[in-house]
Amino acid sequence: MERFYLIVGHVSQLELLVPHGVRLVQLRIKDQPETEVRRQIARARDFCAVHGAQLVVNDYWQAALDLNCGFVHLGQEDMDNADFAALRRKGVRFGLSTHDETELERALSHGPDYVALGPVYETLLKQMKWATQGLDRVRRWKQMVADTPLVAIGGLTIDRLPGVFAAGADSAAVVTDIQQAPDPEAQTRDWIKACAA
Ligand SMILES: Cc1ncc(COP(=O)(O)OP(=O)(O)O)c(N)n1
Ligand SMILES: Cc1nc(C(=O)O)sc1CCOP(=O)(O)O
Ligand SMILES: [Mg+2]
Repeated sequence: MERFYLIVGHVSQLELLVPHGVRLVQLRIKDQPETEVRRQIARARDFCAVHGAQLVVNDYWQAALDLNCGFVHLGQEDMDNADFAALRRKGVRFGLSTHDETELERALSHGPDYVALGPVYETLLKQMKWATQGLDRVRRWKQMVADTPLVAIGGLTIDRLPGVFAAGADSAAVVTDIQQAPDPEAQTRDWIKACAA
């Protein structure tokens, strides 16, 4: 699995950052009408195809199916009404969020293409009911998921990457440390270098 996993909130950010060498990018749109969501997903799909990046559509699994996207990310609530059989029929891969062992058991029962664990560190992006997981929990998750790739998410920065990978994460997902950087394009390049090290 790609070690660097970029998450963006708008297709324009994806178009700005993917050309710097991003190979795995999630489009995580919130609070937009469905027509706008679908417009952005279609644009992101085409842009990623040209640039050799894998697009992951967050939440909108039906739109991903309709628009022939190959990968979705679902949280525990998203999973409640997701049609996993339809995703499988169309060969759409999926990653699933987990925050505790009950959620992990549920996620693994679906045979996901990756499991995400968060928030590893405190995140500024959204209110979370979960305490920070810490690196011991990343280690434990890696033992439990075995061959399923593990994505670490939440409060990640370049300085934190060596610890996260050493603890067993296969991939590091990030929003704020790139979005809020003075130069997001340079920060993306630095993340790519740090993830390759
Ligand atoms: C890689 C990755 N991990 C976790 C999440 C969070 O998904 P979810 O819990 O559904 O929350 P929202 O992102 O939808 O607010 C994610 N998007 N990506
Ligand atoms: C979207 C999301 N989901 C999380 C989870 O734990 O499931 S943490 C998170 C936010 C990640 O953003 P940042 O890199 O800005 O902390
Ligand atoms: Mg979600």
